[in-house]
Amino acid sequence: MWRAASRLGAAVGPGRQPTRALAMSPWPFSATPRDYSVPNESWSREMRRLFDHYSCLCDTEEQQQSAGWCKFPSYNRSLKHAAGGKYLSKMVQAKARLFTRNIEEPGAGFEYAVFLNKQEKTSVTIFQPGHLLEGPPGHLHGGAIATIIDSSTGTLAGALLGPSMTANLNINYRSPIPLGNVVLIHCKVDQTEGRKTFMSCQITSSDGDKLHTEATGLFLSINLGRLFGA
Ligand SMILES: CCCCCCCCCCCCCC(=O)SCCNC(=O)CCNC(=O)[C@H](O)C(C)(C)COP(=O)(O)OP(=O)(O)OC[C@H]1O[C@@H](n2cnc3c(N)ncnc32)[C@H](O)[C@@H]1OP(=O)(O)O
Repeated sequence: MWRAASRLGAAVGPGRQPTRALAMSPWPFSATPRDYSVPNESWSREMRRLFDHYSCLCDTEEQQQSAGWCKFPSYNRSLKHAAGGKYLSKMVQAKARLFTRNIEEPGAGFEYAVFLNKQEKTSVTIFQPGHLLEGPPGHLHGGAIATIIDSSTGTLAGALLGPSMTANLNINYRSPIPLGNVVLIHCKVDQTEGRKTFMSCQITSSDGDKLHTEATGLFLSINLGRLFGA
């Protein structure tokens, strides 16, 4: 199924302008936060093609309702997703930045966009790893692979469950990922038991032919207040 979705992507031409993003709580301050998961000058043709493909699946109300796809916006502060409240005021002056969005140079770090299908409880991340993420020469660092997996599964978990944390992540690295090569990260929910959600995930080449990584993870829904000592 994952491979079929990639092949479907190859049939859709470039040039479509996205997109309808998932409706989120409004940012409680005047400035509109910047969504980092949109094309920039560093994105390769393949990255743009895939972005157009998945955007096409979710760019109208009707399509979103029938197909269930939407693009998840990505800011450089997690709490920009929050609706406000007593914890936000404590945090807003802090220098904290989302780990995957703290490299300013376009294309140097994590270039990615997450598309969710809430009905099917799946997501696809399109990811173009930059040169500052090197591990083995010319290839992506294993920790960076774990990071993008955690972010992808975590975004799906967050969208489905609300506040949640990774309790467990198991990763099998099957083949190295060349820097600059666009890959797809397919995530799905396998099972939910109370507060626990079990997820699995595969990273493949953008045509779906090569398997790079497989992972499973456990997420636990939490009371957000606990993170701030409430
Ligand atoms: C809207 C969404 C917005 C999102 C935007 C952001 C996008 C970016 C996304 C970025 C995303 C980044 C995401 C990140 O990076 S999250 C950062 C990395 N994760 C952490 O730091 C988590 C640290 N751990 C904890 O805080 C606690 O241990 C948690 C909260 C996980 C559980 O502590 P809690 O006190 O709550 O629960 P409990 O201990 O009573 O256990 C409850 C049940 O769970 C079972 N259990 C527990 N642990 C494990 C385990 N390891 N394997 C197997 N099972 C485990 C346990 O046996 C028990 O089962 P049972 O006896 O009931 O059957």
